[in-house]
Amino acid sequence: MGKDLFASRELLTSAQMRALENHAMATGLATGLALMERAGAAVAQEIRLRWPVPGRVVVLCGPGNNGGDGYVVARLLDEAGWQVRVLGLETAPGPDAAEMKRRWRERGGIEALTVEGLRREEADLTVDAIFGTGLTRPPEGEIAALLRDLGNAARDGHAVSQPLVAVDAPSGLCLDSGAVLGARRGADAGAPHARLTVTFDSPRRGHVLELGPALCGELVIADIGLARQGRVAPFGAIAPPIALMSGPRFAAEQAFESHFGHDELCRNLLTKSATGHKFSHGHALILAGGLGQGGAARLSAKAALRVGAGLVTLAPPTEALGEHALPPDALMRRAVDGPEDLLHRLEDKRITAALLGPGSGIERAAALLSALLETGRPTVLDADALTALSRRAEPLAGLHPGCVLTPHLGEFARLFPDLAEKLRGPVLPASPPPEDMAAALAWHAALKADQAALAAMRGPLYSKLDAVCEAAARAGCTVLLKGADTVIAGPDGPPFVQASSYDAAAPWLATAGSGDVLAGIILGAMARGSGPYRGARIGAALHAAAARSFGPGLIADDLPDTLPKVFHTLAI
Ligand SMILES: NC(=O)C1=CN([C@@H]2O[C@H](COP(=O)(O)OP(=O)(O)OC[C@H]3O[C@@H](n4cnc5c(N)ncnc54)[C@H](OP(=O)(O)O)[C@@H]3O)[C@@H](O)[C@H]2O)[C@@H](O)CC1
Ligand SMILES: [K+]
Repeated sequence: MGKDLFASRELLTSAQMRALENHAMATGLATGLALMERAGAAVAQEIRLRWPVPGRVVVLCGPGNNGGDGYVVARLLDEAGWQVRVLGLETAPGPDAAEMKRRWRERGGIEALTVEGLRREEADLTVDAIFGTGLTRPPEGEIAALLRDLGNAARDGHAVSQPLVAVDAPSGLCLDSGAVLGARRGADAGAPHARLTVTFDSPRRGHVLELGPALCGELVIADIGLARQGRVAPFGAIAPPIALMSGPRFAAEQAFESHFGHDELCRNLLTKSATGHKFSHGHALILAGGLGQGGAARLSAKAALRVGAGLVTLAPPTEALGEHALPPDALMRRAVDGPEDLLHRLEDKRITAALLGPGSGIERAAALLSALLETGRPTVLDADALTALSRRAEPLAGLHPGCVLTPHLGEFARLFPDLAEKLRGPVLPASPPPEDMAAALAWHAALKADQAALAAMRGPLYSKLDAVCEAAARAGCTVLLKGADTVIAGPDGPPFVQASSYDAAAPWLATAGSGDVLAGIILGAMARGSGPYRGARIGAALHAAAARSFGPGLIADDLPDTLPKVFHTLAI
């Protein structure tokens, strides 16, 4: 963690990756053949690091350059003393892969790429070099059967039980979205689960979103010598813009900062001016709810205090003031009973940010929303405030660039139903068919109807990142979509993924009150002047880091109290 908490790196689309490779070749930086050799060598090296004793490996080579990498892996492992079988296709690949195939043929044969071939002999390791970034449609026929076989093997120990190493990606994974091409959205049937995935130069969106982390296993990002200087140029008109990502496993590998530096963020978070007073560090206002709803707002408040807001005021309706008198004692309490009262309170310009939603109750949130937005104050809208927003005739009316929306997927779907629908993609029937006759008939009918949807499911698929970018553009403010793959987009910075899905602590964040703490951290950072986009990124990073630092057994109450420990590791 430490100094790398806020380091980020590029997160590319497949098209951007191709543009980068083409640019490197066009400018004479490297030939395609050299890049392929480096890619294959990187995979072979990672294999040899993890399995130092040569064993039996079966390398599955597809029709394109991913297959070309596979032939390199086969040759290099053969040279290193491994017993190598290669399963490949008759089809003629492009010139680079053809050359690698020819070089392999000088050492060994190529059997047909079939399920039967895969099962013929036992191996200690399988290398999946069938499809990489060139996959644009769901695999069919024998290859689809083979991928299903590998997928099943990883799940229930049948068929093939050896560990699998994926070249660039587990075949079938859409590298633009993290979905499996041709499967029901969110379902991983039909794609192999790798123990290790070695990708090249930069992670792609599909490596960190949705099913990517579960299918990739350990993700290694190997440098194959693509130019880093001025690399934005070759992307030219390719939309969308470059995204950034961070996560415990990747930040340290190659910090790439384009918008703000790690040190700058840390300094702002950790230091307080010696000559300042509490108001110099901002005053955060939390619009708490009525009786019986106190806990959520107090969790947010504690987080806002821990992140360094000079003052945090909890503002429930008068009737609930007594209940909100519970700790933390560092809090101020002031009743806010309705919109007029709120407008009056916000005449105090020292209040630098506000939060509405956690435990506020939907009705109260609805009553206060317009007044709060009208003031233009930096504002975090979470939980009940998001539901209240979505129930308005014009849900996004009045939102301004100083706002941060922090929905989970359900709240996101209520606010942006069409984007959520696009994200779900075609809905396919679950498999296998039910045993009951009537249900089985219905299942088959549904499958037939869904053939068109299946055919339409071609990559690049619409991703969470696309959805959040569209949502932020539409709302005119920062949107943070919560998940193990938290996505942030907004007017003030590049789209961003907090890839906690590779972090064993991430599932512990799926606990009651965790979102209230996240909203509180963002509020605290914004009260201190971070701005909405930075506030959201600081919040996502600290939230994940606190969970990681605390470890298993975490409950939401622990998160704010773990922040000082996280700050210790950030000392600059
Ligand atoms: N470029 C470089 O410099 C470097 C690239 N590198 C490596 O190259 C990989 C990308 O290579 P790639 O573009 O050839 O794509 P790849 O993933 O091998 O598959 C494309 C082939 O599959 C076919 N195909 C697609 N879908 C299909 C389906 N459903 N069912 C059947 N076929 C299907 C498609 O055919 P088509 O769509 O034209 O019919 C095409 O023949 C990348 O992941 C990395 O590993 C590294 O060596 C570093 C240097
Ligand atoms: K692959």
